[in-house]
Amino acid sequence: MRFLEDLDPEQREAVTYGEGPLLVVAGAGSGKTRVLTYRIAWLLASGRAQPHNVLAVTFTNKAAREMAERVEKLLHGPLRGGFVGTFHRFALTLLRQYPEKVGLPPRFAIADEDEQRRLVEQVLKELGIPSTQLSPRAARAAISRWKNGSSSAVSASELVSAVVERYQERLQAAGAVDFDDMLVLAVKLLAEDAGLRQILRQRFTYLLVDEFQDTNPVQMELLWHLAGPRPNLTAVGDEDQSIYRFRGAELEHILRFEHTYPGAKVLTLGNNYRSAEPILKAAAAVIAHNTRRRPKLLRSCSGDGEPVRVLAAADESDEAGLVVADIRRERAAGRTSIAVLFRINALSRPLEAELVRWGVPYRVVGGVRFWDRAEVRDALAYLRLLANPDDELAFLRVVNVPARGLGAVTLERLRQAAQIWGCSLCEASRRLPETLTPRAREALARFWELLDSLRQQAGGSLRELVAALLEQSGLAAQYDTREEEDRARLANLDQLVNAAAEAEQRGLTLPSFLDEVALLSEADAETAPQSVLLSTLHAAKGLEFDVVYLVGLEEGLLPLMRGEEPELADEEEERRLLYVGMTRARKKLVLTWARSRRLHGETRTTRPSRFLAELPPEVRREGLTSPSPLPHWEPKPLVRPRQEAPAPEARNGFRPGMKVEHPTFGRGVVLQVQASGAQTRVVVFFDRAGKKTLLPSVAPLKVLSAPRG
Ligand SMILES: Nc1ncnc2c1ncn2[C@@H]1O[C@H](COP(=O)(O)OP(=O)(O)OP(=O)(O)O)[C@@H](O)[C@H]1O
Ligand SMILES: [Mg+2]
Repeated sequence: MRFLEDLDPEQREAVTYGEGPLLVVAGAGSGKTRVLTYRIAWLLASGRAQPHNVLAVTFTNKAAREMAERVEKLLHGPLRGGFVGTFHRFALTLLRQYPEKVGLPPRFAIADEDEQRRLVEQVLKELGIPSTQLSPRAARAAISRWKNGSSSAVSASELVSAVVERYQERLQAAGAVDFDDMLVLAVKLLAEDAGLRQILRQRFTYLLVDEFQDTNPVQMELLWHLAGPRPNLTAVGDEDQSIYRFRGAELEHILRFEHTYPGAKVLTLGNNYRSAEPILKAAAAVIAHNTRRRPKLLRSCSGDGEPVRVLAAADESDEAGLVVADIRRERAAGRTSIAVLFRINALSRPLEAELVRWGVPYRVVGGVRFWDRAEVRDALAYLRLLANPDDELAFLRVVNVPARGLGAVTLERLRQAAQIWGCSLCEASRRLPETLTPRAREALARFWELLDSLRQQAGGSLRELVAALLEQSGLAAQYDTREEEDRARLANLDQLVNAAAEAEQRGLTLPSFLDEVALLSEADAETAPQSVLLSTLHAAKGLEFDVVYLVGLEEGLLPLMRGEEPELADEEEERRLLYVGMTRARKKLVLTWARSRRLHGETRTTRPSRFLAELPPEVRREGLTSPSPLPHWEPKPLVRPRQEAPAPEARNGFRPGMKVEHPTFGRGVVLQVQASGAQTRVVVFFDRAGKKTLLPSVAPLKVLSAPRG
């Protein structure tokens, strides 16, 4: 097994460890994920396991794909039959096999974020709970905590219990599960069915879990049922990187591993292969302030590198300017593996505006993803109805998209009919109750006819089915090719056809394609190499980049405060988030903060994060010494934003690159000036509101500054 030579002695010991529970706790970048990958390869190559004996759990689908690919490379062959995926994917696979055992309909639906939100709002309304008492957001969080069995939620208030109960009833009536249910029901399935447990234990003789520090109690229970008390379970993790407490992750699972699995072997890895020495030293100095951890030392194996820098900016747009100017220098020098990380999504706006302004390609993780866009969700809801005509949530989403005059009154009458007939809402709508207006009955009849006729085509190609759907449903025709925003929507629908074609090539059917889409998690980055990645700290876990910028290092943002001062446990979690962010960097790390920041429509004077004071003295501190912004180097745009054909010069006084201000949307940058007849339209990217197309003759736009040069 030549591949064992790619490992250091500590890693090799972990990879070739024999039977029984094994925990590898080690710092960031020490090769934990590599150990897991090589261990799978070693188990297979040494004949200890067949592919179908392996169950490996990772945090994202992307990580799973990478792991499977690497194992196949090491073994020079395909890994057929083994399971490498997320906890959710595993749970869903089980539920799809045995839905009836947990009381689910054969083709149960998966409620997406949007549908969960709508359900919660409906439940709060039904129970007459005003949002001042329990906001929809808080209710959803409470439901999730309750389902995930986190200890803090066990004593949920009566109010929350009532909401949870009603929400669950509604979900069940709609024949759907939400994301949390997948795990909870899989646990229920295994807990109640000893025979199935037996079968699975005989099949999966080796279990491997990455990012073990972020397992929640439900996932621990799933492992327990799958593996029994003395399993061949290999868990790798780092308690310093536990950052999902809000989803029920418990540090105890890693800190008490030997307790849960008596006789477990605990190994550690001491070399860091990712980060240059100054980065590692700075990260270690910060995390040393946490108390709930096993102290560890990491030796850097990647040489000296540049010193870590802290930059102070005047405000958020100055900060974005500094960061993007530096990014452009790095890209000019040939570095393309670059990420900008932040605590909350709202911080990405000014950065996006600045990247757009200079024509730097970027992608956003954890923002509005392709699969969450409304037009894509609409098309998917149609597909779900094709796969399962009783998918009530999908029905409610698209019965009136495009508009067919089927409004709230029709739906209310359908609900009544369903109740009288004792059937599902979808079924009632197919029976066309007499209580509806003739127009509504006609529209509903045509709706189901359309689905029937599409279903006839469902046997054939997935790609053609999606294309036919977009055409015949009128989904595509809703959009006007002359409108910028509509063109983007149409492009997304085209993308969906491409995705279907690609899925078809991989042998997926309509139901498995829909499952796949439902499982894509927010942490799964859309891949576009060479572009700058903008991501929350949470979604950056496990990844690495040559250059990393951490922005918004201010009190209130990191540590994040919602209202009152955080208690100590939260401060430690926030420090771990910073540690995760810092340790993503291979060669260069820059931390920034702004003296004032406009956020959620309010401008505030800020203080630097308390964590900055924990950095070692050799970290370089630069930037403002006086409150007034110093002029800084500002490059000329290399790539000018896209322009319409005839003239780049001023039209109505507007030019691409200009900074403008709008009374409602705030500040922004002109991307494009379009002239059609006497009308001039200006496309502006606003810091807060995103991209808008405006008519300057109607919308008052104030010019703040023109681009230099
Ligand atoms: N023995 C080794 N020789 C050379 N490179 C290595 C070795 N071990 C790991 N690496 C490299 O170091 C980097 C970090 O490894 P890996 O991602 O497995 O670390 P990790 O412990 O999982 O990190 P994290 O805690 O961030 O998840 C990767 O680029 C990996 O390929
Ligand atoms: Mg890892």
